[in-house]
Amino acid sequence: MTVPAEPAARRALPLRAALSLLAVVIAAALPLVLPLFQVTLLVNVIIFAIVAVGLVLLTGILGLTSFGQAAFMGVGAYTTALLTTQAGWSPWLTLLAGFAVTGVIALILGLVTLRMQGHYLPLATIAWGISLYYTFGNTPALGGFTGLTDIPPIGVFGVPLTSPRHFAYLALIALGLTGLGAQFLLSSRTGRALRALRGGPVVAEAFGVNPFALKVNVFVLSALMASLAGWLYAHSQRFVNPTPFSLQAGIEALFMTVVGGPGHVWGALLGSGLITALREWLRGALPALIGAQGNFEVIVFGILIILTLQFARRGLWPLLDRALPAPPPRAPARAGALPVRAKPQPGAPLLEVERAVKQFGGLRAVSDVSFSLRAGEILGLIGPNGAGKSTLFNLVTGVSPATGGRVTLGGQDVTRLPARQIHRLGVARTFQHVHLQPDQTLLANTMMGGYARGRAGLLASLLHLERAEEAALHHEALRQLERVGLGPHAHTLAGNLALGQQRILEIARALVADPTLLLLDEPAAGLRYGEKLELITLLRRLRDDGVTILIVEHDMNLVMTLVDRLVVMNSGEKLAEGNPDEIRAHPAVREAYLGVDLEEGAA
Ligand SMILES: Nc1ncnc2c1ncn2[C@@H]1O[C@H](COP(=O)(O)OP(=O)(O)OP(=O)(O)O)[C@@H](O)[C@H]1O
Repeated sequence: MTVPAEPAARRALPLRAALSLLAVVIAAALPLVLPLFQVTLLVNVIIFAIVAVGLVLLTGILGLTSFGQAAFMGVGAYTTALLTTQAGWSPWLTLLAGFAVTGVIALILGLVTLRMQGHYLPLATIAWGISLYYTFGNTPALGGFTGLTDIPPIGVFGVPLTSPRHFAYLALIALGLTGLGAQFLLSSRTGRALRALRGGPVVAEAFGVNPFALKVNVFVLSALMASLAGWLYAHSQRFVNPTPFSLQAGIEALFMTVVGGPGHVWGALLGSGLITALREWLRGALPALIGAQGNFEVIVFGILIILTLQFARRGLWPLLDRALPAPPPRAPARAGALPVRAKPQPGAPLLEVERAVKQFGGLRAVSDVSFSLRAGEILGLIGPNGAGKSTLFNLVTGVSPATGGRVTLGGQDVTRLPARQIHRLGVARTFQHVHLQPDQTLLANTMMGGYARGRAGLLASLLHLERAEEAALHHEALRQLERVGLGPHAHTLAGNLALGQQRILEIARALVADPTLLLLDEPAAGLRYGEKLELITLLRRLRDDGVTILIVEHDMNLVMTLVDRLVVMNSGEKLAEGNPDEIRAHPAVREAYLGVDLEEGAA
């Protein structure tokens, strides 16, 4: 198969490592060399960068827009302010208390709002952002709109961090840990699931992800990051009032993320630094230029938001990142093998569809269709456009539940099971319309298929404790890429592949799940003649390895050459069933396929 060559990346590692090291050295030197006022600004940049890292996960990767992160910052800030000033708690203890309070509030808000679709979710975040702001301002115990003062400094080994120069190091460590955790998370199985989920729940769920649970987890995690930022803010300012936690601050935090590059952890730092510096400069420069006092910088920010959304939707970080050589591929670490699923005996009943019905309003897309599939078979599902093939696929895979009838898999009734549970029983699929991450490598896309074979949760991913599991998945993904003929291009971006090859990549992704039953939706669309022959060879080899295949395909030559049996659908109903010779000779099928050559095979 022809795929664009991978960029050479030999020099990339030393250069990228050197630049990262330089960034760390500069960050460590800044609190010592900058004037005190600018060190205070630097602390603010770091604090908002922590909030922005949370937004990278929530908005940049997962695609959930939140205007309310500053309110979570306020929860962390007020919790520590209240408990340190009124109850004499240690700030270290109140950090944990802030996490607990923020976690509970975020969990409740997440459970209520994250089921909302489209623009309703951002509107909901505005609503609770405003509510929390007024809760801070209208609660006498929190000092109303005046706030709470005399917050004690944080002590490290008994030394109080009263100087901004010292405090900056604590903030830098907090940012470093948050950023590192987020990077680990993004390159883990959870990160891959987040990216898949951004494209809609169907793909993510087809590989075993629970979309709602994952969304809630990441929502809470990003709120905890904001809470950490609020804790730092309270102890750097030594007083709190509602203003820095308002809706406007929430919008600014989102703006920092968007400007910096919403899909990149480094973008959070870049955006926070740029916006904070710009705000300070404009606050001084604009009144002098205009000759009147006012918050003119807010107007400039509004214009900048529009320009960024218009001309640099992916933010500024990708522009810098692109100027550097691409990072070199990671060599897979030594790893043990993943557990392999026991395959049913060839010939044993595997899939049983009994009188399946799917009704869309007045349309009966699938009407009383029954067929069975035995282990080790390749069954073709064919029919003219609109016959109901994809709908039937969706019933079998749990994407949309049947209106009537029964589907059993290995004797187990799966008619009402969600897609993620059916997948865990050994069903993997490809899609009629390719669903891949074009900006991720073939390897990363393929590893997504092994989501259900991994165990590492959000915390293990954050702390990078899933190395052994990742290494095993890495090896397995490479093995499956080799198996489908894409091995040499494992580190190419999926978006660089031709559409036909992207379909083959989807097969590799499905194979990483170690399926018993593989469902292929038009896998040959877009392939050239030679590639179709390779596909036939591949699918036969898979069958010989114990994988049972159900294939929807419009290429009659390929289907007739490949399959053991066929089910033909027309207008939602089963028209015929039999081996290729029987189907070719079937009068009703010949009529439905008027004009199509059913006589010849591809090989
Ligand atoms: N979500 C839906 N809501 C309403 N109607 C639907 C929905 N999904 C499919 N249909 C309708 O059900 C019928 C069967 O569609 P389906 O996509 O299953 O056919 P198909 O055999 O896969 O066709 P093709 O080969 O063109 O992909 C069509 O009339 C289609 O418009």
